[in-house]
Amino acid sequence: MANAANKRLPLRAPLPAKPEGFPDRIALFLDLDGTVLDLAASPGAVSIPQETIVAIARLVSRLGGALAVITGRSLADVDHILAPLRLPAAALHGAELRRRGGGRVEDGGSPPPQRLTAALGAFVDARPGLALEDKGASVAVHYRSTPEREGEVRERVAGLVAQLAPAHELQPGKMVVEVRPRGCDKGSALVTLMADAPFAGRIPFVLGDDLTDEFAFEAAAAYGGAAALVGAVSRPSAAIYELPDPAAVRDWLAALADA
Ligand SMILES: O=P(O)(O)OC[C@H]1O[C@H](O[C@H]2O[C@H](CO)[C@@H](O)[C@H](O)[C@H]2O)[C@H](O)[C@@H](O)[C@@H]1O
Repeated sequence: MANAANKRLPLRAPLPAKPEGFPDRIALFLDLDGTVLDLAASPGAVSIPQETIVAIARLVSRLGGALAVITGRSLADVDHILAPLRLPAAALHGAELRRRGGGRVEDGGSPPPQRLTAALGAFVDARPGLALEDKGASVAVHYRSTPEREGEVRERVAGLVAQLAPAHELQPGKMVVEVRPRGCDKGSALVTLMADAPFAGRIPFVLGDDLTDEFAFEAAAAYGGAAALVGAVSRPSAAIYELPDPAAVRDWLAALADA
């Protein structure tokens, strides 16, 4: 009989120190916030240890370039956070894409209508503690400093999107409700990246922590790949592995870089 703890926290295996096929047959896809980065009070308050930058750079080399970021952040944010690295990346849930490090950027989604952004701005301005993050093709309402507003935020953003932005859809995340171009998700982003060198023909391995990452977890599984869910998460997930927190992710990356 399954015990209560098992029902609360689905069993996933600890992430192996070295995925089978590393480094020649693996492509590594990394989420940022809550995975490589500790969560912080606001989007601009995150930081990454220099040794993690060094480990990622070494992994890029060992993987023949087959390491990409898949994130809800903008590409400008990704490059700022990971400087001086310029990695392949699917940013804004895939609405901004860079297939090769330092290569051309492809835009896959239009910004939401200005009247939506304006309406969200007015909503946020009237409620201390909320914050609007305008990322271009995607916009987010953060409620980390006023978690009691979660229901109100979700309801209002959903209503405004339904009314004003038919080409966009909701993406809930950690203390945030995002609006992203319809059809742009981390699963389709992974598929797009996997179509080209240096990813094509490799087995995707994804690390992520949030609901948005489930799209990438499922896409990776369809290629025979795998995923690791970061954090003590009690919801069902397509990830078969787990790691306790971003610090463990950073340790794992450092060890893998030298494996
Ligand atoms: O896909 P990710 O790389 O995980 O990015 C998801 C969102 O991350 C950021 O918001 C989250 O992290 C913030 C800093 O730790 C935190 O304050 C916020 O509560 C989290 O939701 C980012 O601001 C968003 O644009 C990303 O979509």
